[in-house]
Amino acid sequence: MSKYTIRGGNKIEGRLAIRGAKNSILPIIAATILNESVSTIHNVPDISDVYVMIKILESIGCKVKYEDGTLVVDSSNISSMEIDEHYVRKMRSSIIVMGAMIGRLDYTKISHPGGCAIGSRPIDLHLKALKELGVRIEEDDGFIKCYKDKLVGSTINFEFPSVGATENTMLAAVKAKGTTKIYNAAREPEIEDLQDFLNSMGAKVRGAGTNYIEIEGVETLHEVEHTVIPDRIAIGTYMVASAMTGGYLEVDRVIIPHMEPISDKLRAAGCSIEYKENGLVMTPPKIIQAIDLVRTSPHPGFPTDMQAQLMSLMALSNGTSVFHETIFENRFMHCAELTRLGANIKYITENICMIKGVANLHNAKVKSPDLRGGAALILAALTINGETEVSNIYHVERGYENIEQTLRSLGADILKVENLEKIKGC
Ligand SMILES: CC(=O)N[C@H]1[C@@H](OP(=O)(O)OP(=O)(O)OC[C@H]2O[C@@H](n3ccc(=O)[nH]c3=O)[C@H](O)[C@@H]2O)O[C@H](CO)[C@@H](O)[C@@H]1O
Ligand SMILES: C=C(OP(=O)(O)O)C(=O)O
Repeated sequence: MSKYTIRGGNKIEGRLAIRGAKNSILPIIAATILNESVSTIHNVPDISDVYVMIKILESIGCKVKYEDGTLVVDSSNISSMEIDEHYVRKMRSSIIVMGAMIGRLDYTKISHPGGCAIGSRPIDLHLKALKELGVRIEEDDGFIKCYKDKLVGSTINFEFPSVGATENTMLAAVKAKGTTKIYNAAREPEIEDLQDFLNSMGAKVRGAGTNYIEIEGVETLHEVEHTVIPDRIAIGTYMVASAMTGGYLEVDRVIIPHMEPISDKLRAAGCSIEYKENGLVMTPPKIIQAIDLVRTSPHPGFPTDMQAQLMSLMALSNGTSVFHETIFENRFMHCAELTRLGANIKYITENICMIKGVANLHNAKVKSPDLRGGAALILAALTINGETEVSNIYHVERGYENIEQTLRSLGADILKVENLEKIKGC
């Protein structure tokens, strides 16, 4: 297994520009399936999840070229109606191709994605919405078969604003007959980015970013060129690295409103954040202030994808913080590993824990339990004198482009020890 060895103690500081958001590019790549033409996408991050999506597109007959952050997809010919189970097992979020496949074809078959380390992650809301659009669904032996008996606009009311279910519904509705109305839609910035991509290729979608999205079906789409929005979670992760190590950080290419739920908590921890045009400057806290309560919730609440990293920061705060994870039922796996590094964490319930700041963490060998949990361990290691080893880094590589090079460019002493390993993902 590949791992990072980190000798902490250096300030993480300097200037940074982050490429596109993982959670934008994955549904956007899925959306290219709808287009019987060429899609050109810029600012595509070089992460393993992108390569899994490229493999999926190639396996169904699309021609794909990915170079220097630009992805060109020619989906004029689709030669397979089925998605190989192998890819869905590698990356759970590949279920996002389901809506696009049934939008484009009369039939599709995809494996059930199952759960992953952070939770059981059912897809009942995705399937219910597709059924409401007229898709007949048969579930058999771990596979989902979708038949386009018809594809008609409908009214969908989500019980919970699921990001993936909102995206799958948008993708299926783009070419449906009539208008689809989604109530209680997810409001994440990545959904707006998907809307912008879809509209640039001729779709008629409006409302993304609010909890009501309307999609008027169209018959054809056309060539498109799009630039993916910056990754607010990756930016937030590097901001925490600077906050924990006492470094100043300047970040270019930022969409300021997207950062606010994260910036709000970093300010509460004592950071000072100044927004500039399309950028920000962060001054670290003199003493890391404990934040009484960190409760994750759908956007514009505090994102679950930053919970582990903020917990790492709170491990060195001047008091006690309570974390309440409300989105995923098993997203505290990093707690045990942070404890190995000297953090003082107590579980109150399965999804509430209390962390009391300590003066210093200490080195140990730790394992990334999942993508953001792995990032949290790297952040903790950056503060520790002596060598800390973080293994199972394939999780981290799903979502962070060259994290070791980026951190090194900001002053970290971090080395990737390579080993031949398959991309596993969750
Ligand atoms: C590729 C991508 O964009 N991933 C993001 C997306 O995941 P994802 O799209 O999987 O997240 P959802 O918003 O769908 O899931 C949130 C919660 O709803 C539950 N649920 C979801 C769908 C469903 O049909 N039934 C159901 O019960 C899930 O189990 C989970 O507990 O949003 C999450 C929440 O912001 C982020 O953490 C992930 O980084
Ligand atoms: C949970 C995450 O991603 P995914 O939905 O791709 O597993 C994440 O980005 O933190």
